[in-house]
Amino acid sequence: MRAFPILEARQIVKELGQGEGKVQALKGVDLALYEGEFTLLMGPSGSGKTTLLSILGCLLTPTSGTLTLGGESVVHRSAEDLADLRRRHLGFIFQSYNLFPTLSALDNVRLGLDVRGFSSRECKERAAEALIEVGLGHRLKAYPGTLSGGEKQRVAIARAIAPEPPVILADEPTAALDTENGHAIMELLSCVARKNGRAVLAVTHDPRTIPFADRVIEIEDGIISGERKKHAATVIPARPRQPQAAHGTPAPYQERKRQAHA
Ligand SMILES: Nc1ncnc2c1ncn2[C@@H]1O[C@H](COP(=O)(O)OP(=O)(O)OP(=O)(O)O)[C@@H](O)[C@H]1O
Repeated sequence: MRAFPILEARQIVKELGQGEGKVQALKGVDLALYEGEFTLLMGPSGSGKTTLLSILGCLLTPTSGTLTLGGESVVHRSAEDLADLRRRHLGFIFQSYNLFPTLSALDNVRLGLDVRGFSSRECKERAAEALIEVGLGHRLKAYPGTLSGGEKQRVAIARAIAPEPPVILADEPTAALDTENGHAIMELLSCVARKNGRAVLAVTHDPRTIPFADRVIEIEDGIISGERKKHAATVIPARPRQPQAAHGTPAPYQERKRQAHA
């Protein structure tokens, strides 16, 4: 399962602000996401979580360092190229759901497929399938205003998974939910990662979510300070990455997909 990362960031540095207010929000971050894994990114306020998530989501350009997504390099790309990479490789889930209040659950999910060029029939079918997958098959026609917080987040998850991106990035997906709904959403994200080999990364402050994750990556003051794996009792300190031997270089994602389907 861990043959090669779907997303890999190496030595990411990000400076924010200007002049005396300039801050090095990220100070050389290495992070890899693997298919089928649900990873949490945790750290204190101001540690760089949002900045890192924005860079991994191709919404912010690093000051230095490299990022590859599905085997494609993400650095030095035009805004148009980045938008295309996001559409093909990434799904986003937000704390505040970001649903259109005047559209039904089905149409909220359809909209994300429309912009990716799926046919009208395919949009409808895929949207319904995604909503069924998140347990909302009975609420296809419901409007966001009639849904609970947990149901709204399920619609947002359906919208993220419907185009079948290999990577899902979630920003505090349970922050607006009570404990029960928060746990249900974390359980769902864990299933989403396992199904079809997606890589799911969620930023969270909530330690109660840890049991649902395969990996917990800890960030402090712009540096990855540790990684905890499922069932591991102790934090494994982050170590500098060793240069990769040529024979060990992983096949790019698209190439691997082609081989898998050959
Ligand atoms: N536009 C900006 N200009 C200058 N500094 C910034 C800017 N945005 C963020 N920072 C600083 O960069 C650092 C990392 O911020 P970031 O928002 O990534 O942290 P965070 O871990 O997501 O925090 P929180 O959990 O509070 O959302 C902080 O010190 C923050 O003050």
